[in-house]
Amino acid sequence: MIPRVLSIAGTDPTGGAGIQADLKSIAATGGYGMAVVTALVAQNTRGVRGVHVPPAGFLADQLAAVSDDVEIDAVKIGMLADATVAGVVSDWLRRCRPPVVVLDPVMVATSGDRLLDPDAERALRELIGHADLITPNIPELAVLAGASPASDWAGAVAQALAVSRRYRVLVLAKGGHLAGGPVRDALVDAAGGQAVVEFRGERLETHNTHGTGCSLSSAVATLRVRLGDWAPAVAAARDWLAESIAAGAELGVGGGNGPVHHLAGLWSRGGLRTRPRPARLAERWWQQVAELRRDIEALPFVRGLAEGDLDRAAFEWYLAQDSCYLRDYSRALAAASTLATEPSAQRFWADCAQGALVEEQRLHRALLGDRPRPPAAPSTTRYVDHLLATAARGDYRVLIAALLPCFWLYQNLGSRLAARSDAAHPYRAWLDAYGDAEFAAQNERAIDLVTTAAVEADEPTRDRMWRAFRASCEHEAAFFAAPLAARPAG
Ligand SMILES: Nc1ncnc2c1ncn2[C@@H]1O[C@H](COP(=O)(O)OP(=O)(O)O)[C@@H](O)[C@H]1O
Ligand SMILES: Cc1ncc(COP(=O)(O)OP(=O)(O)O)c(N)n1
Repeated sequence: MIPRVLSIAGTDPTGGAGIQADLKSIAATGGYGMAVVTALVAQNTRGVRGVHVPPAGFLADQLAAVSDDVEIDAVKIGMLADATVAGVVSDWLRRCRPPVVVLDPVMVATSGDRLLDPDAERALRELIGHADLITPNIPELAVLAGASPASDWAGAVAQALAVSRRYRVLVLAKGGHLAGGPVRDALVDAAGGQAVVEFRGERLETHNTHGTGCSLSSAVATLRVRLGDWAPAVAAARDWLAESIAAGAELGVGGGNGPVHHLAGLWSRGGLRTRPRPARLAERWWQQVAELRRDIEALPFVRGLAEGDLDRAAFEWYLAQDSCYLRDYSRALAAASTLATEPSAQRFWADCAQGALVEEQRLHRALLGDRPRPPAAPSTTRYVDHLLATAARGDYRVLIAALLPCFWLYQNLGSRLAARSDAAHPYRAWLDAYGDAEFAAQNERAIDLVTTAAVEADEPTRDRMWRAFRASCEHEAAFFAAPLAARPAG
């Protein structure tokens, strides 16, 4: 289940803090983000220039628009601007209380600019009564504790215990503002026997800490839904945030305290390329061998087949090579069946292996009777060596990509030549075999198996699959060229 997480917060047009940071954090930690704007803030990485608070009725309309339609799994509340805004949010929470409510009691930005009227603190205290978790930084903790900012970690934890006791709420005290040493945060629950769970991490030397509080609280809200408990949610959110802070400088955004790179980990692990759909990948591969296909169709052997004036001896030489080829092709198909993990694919490749052997015996009997098998021509040997070597390497996906051209090119060529030929065509039986509906269905299935495996594979594997497919197409071209190019005289 994907948590549906609503951020109720102010804006940051430079995208590092506020609702913009919340949406990125929610997405980065596995949730679906929604946003109700409390205040429009003209700010950048250097500071706040102005705040515009839309009419309270419109805030209520935004909240109702979301909750009337969407089941909300978690709420993160950030900048509230003034007492009226805090009151509207309290009223809404009284009516519609999502299962997880995280309140970041935003009062002052790191730049020193106020983001909450001093006279709104009473309304904020009321709002805390609706929250499961609050996430104050050192100055905010001090305001809630009615004390001066703690100068060390022990003092911060003591204040967090007092706040937790007073408001009967779980507190995540954040130590980012304390100078030096590791950064420490603590989950403090005065109700649970004064439980304190401490989290420590390396303090990163960086100016990219704008919006860290916003980002952490929305990540915790999302991960609390996903992981089912607060301590694992905070631990996972901190790991993600540390990775994002560390990559913040790469963004080159702003001349003040820059933003964190919310998606750094995802981009580096998942890449930025969209995974193609199987049908799109089939189109692309087919297109990428268009020139080779044109070369094959221009070969004298194929033109002779099309026109029906191909020299009989050349055709029989070709069929004898086909018989040699099919014997080993069948072995490679059987290897694909052995390597397949899915039963229907295993059966498909086994059926094809058996079909290739039956065809090989039919050709052999029809052409050669009891005479000894002709030696394989170099073009035949090279093609089967490629298939058998690919099979020996044991990667199912690469092997089936190598096997595909023998379905796809033949079915395409055979069906088009069969459609053009009449009943008197001398090679009609051969054309019918490759142009029939059963072979067309086999070809479709083979394309589907290969392209589905390719889109599910990682990029290097997909690339190896493509190269194996392309190599087999080249072998097909050489195979079709051989009867008239390299056939021994007589
Ligand atoms: N330099 C830093 N290196 C690593 N983590 C940091 C750093 N600065 C802040 N954090 C982490 O970012 C989160 C927000 O911290 P803090 O700065 O205390 O709050 P706020 O952004 O609300 O002022 C906390 O988890 C804190 O530990
Ligand atoms: C609209 C808005 N909300 C909150 C903040 C404060 O963000 P925070 O995560 O505490 O980080 P700093 O901006 O203080 O570094 C904000 N600036 N704007």
